[in-house]
Order: sequence, then C-alpha cells, then structure tokens
Amino acid sequence: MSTQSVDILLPSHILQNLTLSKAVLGVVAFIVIRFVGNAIYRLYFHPLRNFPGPKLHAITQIPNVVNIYRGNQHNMMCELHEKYGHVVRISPNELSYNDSQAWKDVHGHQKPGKPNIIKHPDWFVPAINDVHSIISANDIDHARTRRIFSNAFSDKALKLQESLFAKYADLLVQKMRDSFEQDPNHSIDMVRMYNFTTFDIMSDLTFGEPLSLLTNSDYIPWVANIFRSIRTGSKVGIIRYWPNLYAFAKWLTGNTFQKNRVTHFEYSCKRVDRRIEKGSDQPDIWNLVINAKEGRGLSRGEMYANTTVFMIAGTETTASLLSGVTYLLLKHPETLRKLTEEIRGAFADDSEITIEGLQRLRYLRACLEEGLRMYPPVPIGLPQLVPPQGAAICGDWVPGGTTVSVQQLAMYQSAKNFSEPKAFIPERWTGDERFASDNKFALQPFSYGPRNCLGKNLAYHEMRIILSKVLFHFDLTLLPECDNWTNQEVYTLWQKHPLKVKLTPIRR
Ligand code: HEM
Repeated sequence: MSTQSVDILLPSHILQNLTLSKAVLGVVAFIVIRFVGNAIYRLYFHPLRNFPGPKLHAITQIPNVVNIYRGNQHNMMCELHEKYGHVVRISPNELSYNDSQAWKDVHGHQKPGKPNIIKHPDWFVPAINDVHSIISANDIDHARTRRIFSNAFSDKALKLQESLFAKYADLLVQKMRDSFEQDPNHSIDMVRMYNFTTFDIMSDLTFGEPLSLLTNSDYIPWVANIFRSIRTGSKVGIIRYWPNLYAFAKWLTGNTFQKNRVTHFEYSCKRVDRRIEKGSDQPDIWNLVINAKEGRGLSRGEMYANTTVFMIAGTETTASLLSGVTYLLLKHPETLRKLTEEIRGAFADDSEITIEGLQRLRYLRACLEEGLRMYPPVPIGLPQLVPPQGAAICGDWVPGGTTVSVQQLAMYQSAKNFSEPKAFIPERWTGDERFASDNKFALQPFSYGPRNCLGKNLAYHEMRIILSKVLFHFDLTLLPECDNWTNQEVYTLWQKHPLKVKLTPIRR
C-alpha cells in the first residue's frame, strides 16, 4: 500500500476533508438511522410490543413528555385509557393502568419471597442532605420509619390534636368574617384561605409554631417557593426520560433549581432545630415521636428529611380537596343545600363541632368521597419500577425494568368503574341503587398498601372540620369567572386557579 493511500485512511486526513455540511449530514443520518432502528425494535421486538397504545408512544417518550411538560398528563391519560383500555403503553418502556386490580398488583403487599415492585428510584430521590425520607426510603428503611411516625398519626394522636385543628378552623372563619365586614361585596379566594389554614396547621404540628399565614392573610416566600418548586420539579423532571442527559442537565440547571431546594430545606431544618431546642408540651409530631420508644431511633437528618415531606404532603393535598369540593358543591346547589342542612341541623352551636360529631355526618362523608373521586389531589400515577424478575399485573406478565403507574383521575373518570363517571353525585356513596354496580374499591386517593398515605385520618378530620365550619357559618356564591375552575394544569398536583366566592355570614 502506498503512503498516500494510508494517509487517506488516517483520521486527520478525514477531518481535513470533512466540510461542515457533510458533518451535519452525517450526524443527521446517524440520528435518523438510530431513530428508525429504535422504532422498529420498539414496535416489533420490544418485550412490551403486545401492550396496546398509540404507535408514536411506543416508539418514543416524546408525546408523553410533552404532555407532562405542558401540565396535560392527566387529560392525556384519561383519553388514552378511554381509547385503549385498562393498560396503555404510554412510552417505550412504560405502562399505565386504570384497572382497580392494579392497586393490589402494583401497590399492595407482595407475596412472601417475591420481590416487590418498588418506587422508581429516578423519581423518589433522597432529600438535600442525602437522607431518604419516608416517601423515598427503600422498603426496609420505610417500614422502620413508618413504625416510628405512626404514633404521631394514630387515632389517639388525632384526639390530642383536636383543639389545634379547631383553633385554625376558627381563625379561618374569623378571617372570612373580617373580610366580609370590611367590604360585604368583596370576593374572597378560597384556595388561598384553605392553603393558609392547612399550612398553619401543618407548621404547628411539625415546627411547634404556625407560619401565621391566616393572621397575616398572605403567603410567606417559603410557601410561595414550595408551589413554584412543585411545578418546576415536575417540568425539570422530564429529563429522567433520557438517563444519559440526566447528569448533564443536573449540572446545567443545578445551580438555580438546586439553590431553591437548599433554601427551602435550610429553612425547615432551622425550624426543626428551634422546636427541638425550645421543647414543647403540645401533642405535635416530635413530642409524639420522640416520647415513643421507637422514636429514639430517628436521627436529626431523618427529622429534617421528613419535615419537608410533611410540609408538602400534608398541606397542598388537603387544601386541593377542600377547594375542589367547595367548587363542586357551589356548582351543584341541591347537593350543597343537602349538605348545609345536615351540618346546620347536627350542631346548634360551633362548639359542638367535634371529631365524634363530624364522624356521624353521612352526607358530609359522601361529599368528600365524591370530591376525592372528581378532583383527586394526586390526579396522576406515581412511577413504580418492576423488579428484574418481572411481575404479574392485571393478568399480564410485565418484564423487569418496566416503569408502571396507576392513574387516579383516569381510574375515577372511567365508566368501567363508575356509572355517570363525570357527574358529581355524592349519593353513590350513600347506598343509592343507581350506583350499586360502582367499583368502590377503585377509589384510592390516598394510595394503597404498605406505602399508602400515613396522614389519611388526619386529612379526613382536617377536611371535615374546615368544610363544616365554613358551611356552618357562611352561605357561599361562586363568581362567574370561576365557572370552569377545574380546567387546570397538573404538575404532579393541581395548579389551582383562584376560587373566588362571595360570602353571606349566617347570623345566629
Ligand atoms: C386529601 C389529602 C391527602 C391525600 C389525597 C394524600 C395522598 C397521598 C398519596 C397518594 C400518598 C402516596 C404517595 C406515594 O406513593 O409516594 C401519600 C403518602 C403520604 N402522605 Fe398523604 N395525602 C393527603 C394528606 C396528607 C396529610 C394531611 C399528611 C400529614 C402529614 C400526609 C402525609 C403523608 C405521608 C407521610 C406519606 C408517605 C407515607 C409512606 O410512604 O409510608 N398526607 N399521601
């Protein structure tokens, strides 16, 4: 071989002769060939090839990701399940379910000796201090943490905390009354009012002091930052669909996004430290945890990590349901009338509104259940990962490494589970024959199994007392501009618009 022909094959020679346009063309050709190759594999050879769903979703994660980014994932899931049935391949490696059996198969207690479907480690990451909270911990640490915290969320604890809930519900009523007295024609945003109340309650329970949002009738930057970071976290999170880009993007966006997370975290840590140093004789979370035998096994790092969880999981969710059910009641005057009659008929005076008294209100319970069905605070499905051995879900074998999720809104809005699924009819929960065939088990707004919501009892009591006190003291009228209030984006949680109402206080 001549020296010249050897030169031609050298990388330096190739580079010299490569024009920019040729290079671009080469890259484009590589991308197209790779895309087509992947598409053929994903459509005809991939282990999920036989699951139903749109071809484009089977080929690429882009349509799913675009919907997540636009806050439209909940609507997309409803449409896809309507069209394709109880299981849909929503991305090349991802299945979505709206069959109630999926609660058991994906989130339920797994059979002994069989590896569990786990929370997806790309989505459930440790806190800023690199310590896992109850939400993200592996199954073994989770069981230990859950045992420790269960003292603070037991029925006994709830009874001890009763006066605290009443205090903030009364303050809410007082603030609403003040607003009316200042200007009877002025409207009030119930989303803000419910947020103020649930954040004040949760702050008292976790920091031993309120955030005074109700008192000051305004958010503090820390709370405003929580709302922003839920939205940003969801948008930025789409990068998880491209694992190779994930680390790079983390580095690229890390500074601003990470700075917000650190500020938020440090604020919580300082408040926990202050609470521990000054002590408390109140039945807040830390007294109930630390005074229990198991509670001594909790490190300060774990206290920090879990505080952040409580301040998000225990506030936005409850405020969402309260806002949603208030809206639905105002859109259904006959239902509102029945509920108001039940509440005002059961209690002659505000002081009679207690845990026991509220538990007896059947129609109130039905309205909350129907509110949770129509406007579930966590409307989408949270990603879980099938173990390498695979798993049986809804009668199909799903290969290891598949991401699976159980979609709440799509489950509750499906005619397969509920008759007249899009109508707000609390009577379906009070034994009305028209709804005898409803699949009531499908409604699991607090999730299902060993990792379901720890704050469920607390949430029910909080929602009952707040809604009852509001309806006991006021007649509400929805402003026309909020007529389509539920038309909202979802970034893991609902991005709630203001819910403007006019108040008429009830004189007694
Ligand atoms: C209507 C109100 C609420 C709804 C719909 C709700 C819903 C949920 C859901 C769906 C989960 C499962 C999350 C997952 O799988 O990662 C969960 C977990 C959790 N929630 Fe709630 N929640 C509500 C209120 C509360 C309240 C008031 C608290 C009090 C702090 C709370 C504390 C928790 C905790 C600690 C977990 C993690 C439990 C565990 O992993 O063992 N939640 N919640």
